[in-house]
Amino acid sequence: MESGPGVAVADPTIRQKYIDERNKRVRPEGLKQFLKLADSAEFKYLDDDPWVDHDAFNRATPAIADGDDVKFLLVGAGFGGLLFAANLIKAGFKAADIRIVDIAGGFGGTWYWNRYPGLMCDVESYIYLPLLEEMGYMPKHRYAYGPEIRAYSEQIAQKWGFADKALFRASCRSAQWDDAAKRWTIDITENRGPKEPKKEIKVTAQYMFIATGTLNAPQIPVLPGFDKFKGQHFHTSRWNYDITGGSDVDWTLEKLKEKRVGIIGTGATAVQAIPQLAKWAKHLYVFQRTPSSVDVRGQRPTDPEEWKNITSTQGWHRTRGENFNSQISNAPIGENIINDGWSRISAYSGLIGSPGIVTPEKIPEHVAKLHACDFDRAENVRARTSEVVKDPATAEKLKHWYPSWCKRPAFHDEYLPAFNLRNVTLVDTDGKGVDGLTEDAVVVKGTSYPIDVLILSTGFALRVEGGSGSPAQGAGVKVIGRDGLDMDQQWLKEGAETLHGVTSHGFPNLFWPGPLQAGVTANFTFTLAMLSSHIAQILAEGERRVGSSGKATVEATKAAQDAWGFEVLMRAASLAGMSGCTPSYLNSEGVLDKITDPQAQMKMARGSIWGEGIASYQDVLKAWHDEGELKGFEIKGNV
Ligand SMILES: NC(=O)C1=CN([C@@H]2O[C@H](COP(=O)(O)OP(=O)(O)OC[C@H]3O[C@@H](n4cnc5c(N)ncnc54)[C@H](OP(=O)(O)O)[C@@H]3O)[C@@H](O)[C@H]2O)C=CC1
Repeated sequence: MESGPGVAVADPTIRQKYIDERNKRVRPEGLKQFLKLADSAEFKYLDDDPWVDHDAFNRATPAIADGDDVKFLLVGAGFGGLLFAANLIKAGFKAADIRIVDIAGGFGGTWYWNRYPGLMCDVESYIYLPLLEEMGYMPKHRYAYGPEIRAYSEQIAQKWGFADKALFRASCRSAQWDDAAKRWTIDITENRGPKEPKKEIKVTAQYMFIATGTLNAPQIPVLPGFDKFKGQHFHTSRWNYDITGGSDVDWTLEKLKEKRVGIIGTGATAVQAIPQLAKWAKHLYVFQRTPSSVDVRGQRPTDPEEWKNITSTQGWHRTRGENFNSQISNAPIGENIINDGWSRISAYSGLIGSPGIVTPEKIPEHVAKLHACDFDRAENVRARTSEVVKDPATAEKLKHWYPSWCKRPAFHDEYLPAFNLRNVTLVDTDGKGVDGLTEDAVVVKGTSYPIDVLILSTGFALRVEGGSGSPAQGAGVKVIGRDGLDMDQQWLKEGAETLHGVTSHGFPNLFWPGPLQAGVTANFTFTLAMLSSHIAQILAEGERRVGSSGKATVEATKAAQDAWGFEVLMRAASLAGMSGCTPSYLNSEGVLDKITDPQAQMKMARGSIWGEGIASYQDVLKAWHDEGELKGFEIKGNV
């Protein structure tokens, strides 16, 4: 029997299957299997915002003008930006001092761009929606749909008084630290739509935040023959309702009634969109490379009585979030109060870490434990697939063969039943992906599947080929710190180097919300809330000490940053189960497994997330705040 790193399940047959299925999927070209979109005219539409009303924006007074000097400049108006702004205000800063820049035409980030039919959040809305206590808001459903989340994002901005402080349609291109002025000089390009030229704006800011999210750049695989395809096509993150019919708030896809539709990809997005497509398409072909694990959703409207109970104690939102984190970190705090599919995946700790420090010699034992705690869940999900999907051959193909931490799990009540419909065909590519396209078909293993519309549910680039993984790279901003230090070059050379995962030495007054070298959980909002509050408190205390002259600088010391890197490194072995995972964006399509040089491995481990789990990370930050010394930061002011 073959052995593989990170594979040690109790059942040797399953263990072998995991290894075999993974090996089918490892592609020598790694990240090169995806297009460089900047070079591709075919996908230029991904740069366009289909939802924006340019004329209305062009008539309005912009929130930022060329030459402005602002106190806080936040790049990103998604949950990261919203939470940064709200937490700055909670910490005593004024909404009037905040400005936000976002390439989108509104608040919401991923919930602004993604408007595909079926869009929802599979993390319970009661913990996922930010600031629920302060907002006094009751989500409509246990799992919120996209339109509600987008509207809620706008409501947050209104309630906290910064709705008119955002410059939308604007991309931040570069930011340079001016050590004499104690300011970031930031170049922004405002896109004023097809009828007007773009506008270049230069602003200065005392503090800058990069909160552009992690999965925001649509990814398209290299598909031989794409240039010959004569049908219509689009990526899920720019859903084209002109082609399908319906709208972002009305998922009546009546234009598909007479159309043969193909969808490539079966990740979390496709799992939500496929049931909607299945309702309308004349025929739907689902092209699958790797099945998602799809467990029960259990969607229901929020019961106001239950809501009263959930919200009866102050601090419930955080407590509920912590309970969720503890369950999926395999360190439950009491009973599982959410008790849904997500919260029962204790083996997700393989990805997000768990309490305790794993020493190198204990790695095999640690990974074996992870597999053991995943095994029943994985078997149950596979058994459910057989129960729901009537055709046994199709059911087999829909079963996932990898541990739960290797790929993001999915939850849906209508996804698997869709494969019982006569107008839906699963085309499994046996881990290889589609061969390519002809002028009217998708080709898999030599068979052509004729289609009129192709939907690319092929995900997002978390890391690009040769990229540094820095916040600057993620945001597409050239960041130059003190003494000309280029953030991307620095991270390429040294790997991730931060204090607490939120700031780096050499880049004063610049912050971001992890995830590298920070604690993370599957509920992104929790992490963003925690980190933005952490940073806001640092700045409030920093200004309390040196005064709000407008010249205060807050910078991590090199020594503190190095010490933090060491602490991260000490905890990285908890994440050893990721080695040998089936390829996905989580392991840069398997590229990370190919790193064998010990120094490079060390750099990667030092730049990983906080392997001891989010609760441990929270404890460390709490103890740090309790000391009240802002240890590791150099605070200067009034110069
Ligand atoms: N909170 C929520 O409810 C939701 C969250 N999300 C977030 O967004 C993330 C991204 O999800 P998603 O948009 O689905 O992207 P994913 O990266 O998860 O999925 C991309 C899909 O495209 C497939 N694919 C890529 N290239 C090819 C090819 N050449 N041939 C065939 N198939 C191919 C992949 O196969 P393979 O697996 O083999 O690589 C995979 O199934 C999620 O992991 C999650 O974090 C998304 C939706 C809902």
